[in-house]
Amino acid sequence: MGNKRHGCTNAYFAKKRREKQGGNTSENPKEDNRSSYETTIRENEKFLQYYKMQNICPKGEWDHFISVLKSDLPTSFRITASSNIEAKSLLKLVEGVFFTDLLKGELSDEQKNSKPFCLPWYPQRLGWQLKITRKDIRGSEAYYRLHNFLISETGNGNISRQETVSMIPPLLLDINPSDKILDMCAAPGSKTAQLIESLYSGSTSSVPDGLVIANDVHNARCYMLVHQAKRLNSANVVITNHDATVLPAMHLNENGDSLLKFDKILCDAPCSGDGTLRKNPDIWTKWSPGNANNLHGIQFRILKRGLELLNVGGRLVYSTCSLNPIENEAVVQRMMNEAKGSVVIVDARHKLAGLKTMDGLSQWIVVSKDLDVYKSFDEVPEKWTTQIRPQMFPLKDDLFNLNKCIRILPHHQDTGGFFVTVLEKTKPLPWETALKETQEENEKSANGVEIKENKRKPKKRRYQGYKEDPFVFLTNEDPVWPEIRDFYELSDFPVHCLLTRCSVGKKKNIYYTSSSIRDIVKNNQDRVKIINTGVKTFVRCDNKSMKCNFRLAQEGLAGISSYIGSKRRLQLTRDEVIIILKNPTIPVTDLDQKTKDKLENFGVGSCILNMIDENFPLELVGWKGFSTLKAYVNGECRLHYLRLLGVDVSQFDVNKFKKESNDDEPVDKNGTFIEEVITNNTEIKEELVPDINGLKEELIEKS
Ligand SMILES: C[S@@+](CC[C@H](N)C(=O)[O-])C[C@H]1O[C@@H](n2cnc3c(N)ncnc32)[C@H](O)[C@@H]1O
Repeated sequence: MGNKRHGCTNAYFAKKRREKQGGNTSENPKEDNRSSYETTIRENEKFLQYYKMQNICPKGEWDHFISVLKSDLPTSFRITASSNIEAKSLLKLVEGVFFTDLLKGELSDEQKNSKPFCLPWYPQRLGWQLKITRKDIRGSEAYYRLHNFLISETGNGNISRQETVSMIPPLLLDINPSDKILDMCAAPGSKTAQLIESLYSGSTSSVPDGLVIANDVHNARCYMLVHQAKRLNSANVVITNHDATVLPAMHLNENGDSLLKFDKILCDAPCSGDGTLRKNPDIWTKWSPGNANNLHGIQFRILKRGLELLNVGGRLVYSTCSLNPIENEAVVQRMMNEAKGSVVIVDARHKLAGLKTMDGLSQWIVVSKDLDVYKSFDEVPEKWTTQIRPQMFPLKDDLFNLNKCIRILPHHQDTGGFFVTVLEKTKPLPWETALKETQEENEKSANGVEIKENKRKPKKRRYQGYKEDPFVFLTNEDPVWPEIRDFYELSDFPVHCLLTRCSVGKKKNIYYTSSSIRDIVKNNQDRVKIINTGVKTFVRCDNKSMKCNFRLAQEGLAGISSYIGSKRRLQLTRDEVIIILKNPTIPVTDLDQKTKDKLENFGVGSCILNMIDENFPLELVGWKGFSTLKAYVNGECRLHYLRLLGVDVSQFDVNKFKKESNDDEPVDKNGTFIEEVITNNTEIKEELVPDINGLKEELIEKS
């Protein structure tokens, strides 16, 4: 995974969401009237009756459970784990600067009790929870530096603000860098991001062998996945848009005689979401026991398809943010019953040391939406038999060790409610074996004529949403390849892993994927709707002074850097990198003599700036002008690296509470520059900057 992308659209999504909800769209905190949640009535008599009957909470804890459910959710976040060195440096900064700072400020008694704490079960101390809500952080001056920091580092993928319990499922998948992973219901993608990070965190290669396919049935929500994946700059991800209950097995080659099976699958199913009542209080008014009954069927079908796509020996995690056994244990029990011993429930609690959990239920009640309780399917009146299914009832004995399922109750750790189960496939599912036998018989009876399931003509599918541009992979014969290859001295580079999104006309961006992702995209474009893949690696810049029409993109640098020769590399000292990051452009004359010497015969154009530091290897895309050098990265990225290099960047922190009164204060040249790039941080601007600068430089030097 490359250096993370810099450009935040979180605010955009939040604004759109508020617009849709008819709420305030203002970015000014003083005008912010997000009070609708405060006025939501957090009561529902049926909810209380139902869960009392379900016995999901120990009797003496009921009142505590309900009072916590009615309160707002605290903030939690995790530091991106894909690059160990960066994660460690950021952690040092979080613990050493922001939290210490925070506790030094003028705090109310309540705020003093809100000391951040590290989630004991999250690896490498990278998961954190604060005893304050997001609203508190947004609305209090004492937290403005932390708030700015979280927003800036979230935008460029170094931090993810994620609900504590939602961090659990990916951890239980035990991911290795070579794993083929499927995220069946992935949007908006916080767990997908964790899956991608896990692929990289154990890998010694900048492009691991494994892959992540992130899928969601809702076309619009798939673009949230695109946003998530882009923050992480991974060449190992594909985003697909398909109904997970009938997700086709992907072809690994052109003949379609080799199908992709996954080593790890996350099935984070659509659910009634009553575990998220603290975050989404409007669920209080909408809640009905009928919702769970209506979801049970689709949850089961998604889980079943997941197990079909799983390798024998592979692991699947089924999770929901619902407290309801009909969506949880009943789904798992039904699946275990059909799997007939080919799947086992794994006890994974030891992976969550320090987290208080409850055992899965082995007995529960089944009710209609009017809260009438039925002990067996025979008692269910006909009018409810489409909603209540026989498989929803608990078996008399717990034949499948449902107690190994994991429940998390909100009041135990001040979190949301959650359900998670780890399943392992120990042999083919009974119907997979039967299918294989029928297939073999068909083959025999056809007397040598091969009839293969996967060779049948696929049904024509109607796709929703935009028609995506094609994914066109480059070949050695592509007209743009020789100039790129020669300019960057790319040796042994897998050119067939580069792709564009246009089949005719000038190529603008060139993306890079791992070779397994390339095979999947090439062989399945007609069968599954592929929304996005690849990390931006080369960008057309048409600068006449450069001998190649494509510059490097910071996003894709980590993936291809090892292939690039020495001609376009510059070794810089730590101090030089700091100066370059602090300034928009610097004259070559300001650099060390060694660098000046090297730059004498260094052609104009895109290059790699390598910082010489064993403990913190840093690579940036740079631009060598006629007599200047600059880092070709945006403002957030500059701030990030300056922070990691120990530079105090507090001068760039905008205190929105004081902003109006400070408007007249002069800001130094660097401050203005960085702030400008952050606030106007658009791709278009980034694309334009070098050309304008190149042009300016050319003019200045010519005159
Ligand atoms: C609980 S959310 C997933 C949250 C996500 N895993 C995360 O951590 O950000 C459930 C998702 O399932 C999707 N979904 C619903 N039905 C689906 C189906 N039949 N196939 C695939 N996805 C589905 C919804 O669009 C929704 O995005």
